[in-house]
Amino acid sequence: MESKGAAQWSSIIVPSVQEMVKEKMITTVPPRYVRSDLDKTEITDGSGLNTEIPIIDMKRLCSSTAIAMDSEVEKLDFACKEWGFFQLVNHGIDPSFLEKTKAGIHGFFNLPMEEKKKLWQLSNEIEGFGQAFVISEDQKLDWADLFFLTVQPVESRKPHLFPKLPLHFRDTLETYSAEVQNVAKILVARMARALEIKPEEMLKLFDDVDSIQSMRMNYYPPCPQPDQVIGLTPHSDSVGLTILLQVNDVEGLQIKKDGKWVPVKPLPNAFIVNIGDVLEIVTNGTYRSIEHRGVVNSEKERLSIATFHNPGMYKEVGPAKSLVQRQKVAKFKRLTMEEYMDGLFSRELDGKAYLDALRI
Ligand SMILES: O=C(O)CCC(=O)C(=O)O
Ligand SMILES: [Fe+2]
Repeated sequence: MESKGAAQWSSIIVPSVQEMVKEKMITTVPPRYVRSDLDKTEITDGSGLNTEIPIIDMKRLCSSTAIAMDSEVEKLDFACKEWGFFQLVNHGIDPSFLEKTKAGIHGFFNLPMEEKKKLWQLSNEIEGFGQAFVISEDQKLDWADLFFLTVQPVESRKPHLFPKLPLHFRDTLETYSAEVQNVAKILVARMARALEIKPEEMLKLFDDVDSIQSMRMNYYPPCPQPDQVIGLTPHSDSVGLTILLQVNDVEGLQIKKDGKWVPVKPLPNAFIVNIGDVLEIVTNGTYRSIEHRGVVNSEKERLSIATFHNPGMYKEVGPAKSLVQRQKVAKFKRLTMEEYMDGLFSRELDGKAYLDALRI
């Protein structure tokens, strides 16, 4: 990561929304957060449309019986093609450990401000407490704070961040990182099986010593005018695979399905998994990275943790060659992850615009 490009990945430092809400009795939203540009409508259960994202059973994906495994792989394949999102159940991670992780994240955002300031983003970095993709002073802002950090490979951890986390929380994140990485590797291997991509082509990207795992913890404070703001701007994840955990029981994630915003209703202890832009590229557009957003609540705070899985910084990313041979046409350009990231962080977050720019 120590390249010329890496130094340029940054986001303008913005105020903490959590602090703003805590300190002042805010009754109206400051203009910089008002999003009259966004479509706030969402579809509801009575719409007649299918609003439930598919549910995938990890135990069946790992079954020693080929019939059980393949029928679940088929469901996974359908979910990735049609929805780009699914809920993962029976993932094998101990529910009491997940509760500990959630409590740790909650406590972390509630640390005293003087402690949090030590972990704040620097002006030339994207890691730490702060925001992402803020590239101009007059850009509208999300009603949220985040904490972003690279966890794997170990050498890419920032010396001023990971070692400075509260010890018990660091240990929890270390275990969470390993458990989630293992889930990601299995999912990617099953996707390769479904698409008949040579396993080594996928493993080289997501199960190698240089594969990157990062975490984005999101804190959405309550908002007096929730309809005026957005917690998280509509975006597709610019990564390979995202494994999302809802940290408390407040809903707010919505995904774009057939042009409409559909609320996701997380099952207890399930992960919400989604295909990112890098996997859309690798699968030559067969699997789709779907736009999603976060809305906020007038009374309750909302928290989530997204764990992102990406190929190593110097790996070349492009449509899998074994797939292109069969499909006869490559739909995306090939580029290194570093080139990809340079392009990503020089833009505002804008739906799937960056992925579109990489289309051939
Ligand atoms: O808060 C959520 O549920 C969604 C988070 C998300 O989409 C992200 O961090 O990329
Ligand atoms: Fe996301």
